[in-house]
Amino acid sequence: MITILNKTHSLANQFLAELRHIDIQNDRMRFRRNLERLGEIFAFEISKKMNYVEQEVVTPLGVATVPLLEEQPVLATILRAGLPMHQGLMNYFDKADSAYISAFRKPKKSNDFEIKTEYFSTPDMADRIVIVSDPMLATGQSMVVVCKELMARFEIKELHIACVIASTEGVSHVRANLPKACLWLGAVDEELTSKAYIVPGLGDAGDLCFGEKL
Ligand SMILES: O=c1cc[nH]c(=O)[nH]1
Repeated sequence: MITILNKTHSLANQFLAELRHIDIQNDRMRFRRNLERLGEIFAFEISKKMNYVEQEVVTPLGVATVPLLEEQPVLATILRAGLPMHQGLMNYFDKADSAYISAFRKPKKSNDFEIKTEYFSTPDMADRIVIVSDPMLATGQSMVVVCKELMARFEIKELHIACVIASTEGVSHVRANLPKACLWLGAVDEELTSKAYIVPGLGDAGDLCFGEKL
């Protein structure tokens, strides 16, 4: 299953436009907040596909029956660019557990790179619904490596992947390697540069959030 937010007219398009806009994206606080707002929208959209149980809530005037989430998801994110989206997901799934994973591109001798993971801080994810967020799905390699490592450690019940901008190549790679995952995307762009940046994309999401790293 794949859902793409910009296929529908909604405020998500305003937040996406500001993230991309060369004159707006350097306002670091707004950039992070727009990623957070999209994380909130993804949380709301994903919540519509989850299971609910009817519960009674006592009000000052009576008893209301309300459907409430049957179970809390685990919110996993890839450091460091995933943090603002993760905050947005946590704002809505406010009782969820969190997981943090570090992944980076290690250059190879050829003009290529391989994905290395280092840090895994996770709860027990066995039989849990897991939502993995990362703003940019470029080649899709980091996402696939991270999800496969999580799936090797835990029997995950349901896997959701949320990304603000994906490339068509990234989407194909994820669909080929994680065929059961539900994909939640803000927009899908056609092109990737030789250094695996998405075009038109928005640039380097981690740097725009937190500044250039060495
Ligand atoms: O375009 C891209 C691709 C990967 N990561 C980014 O931050 N931007």
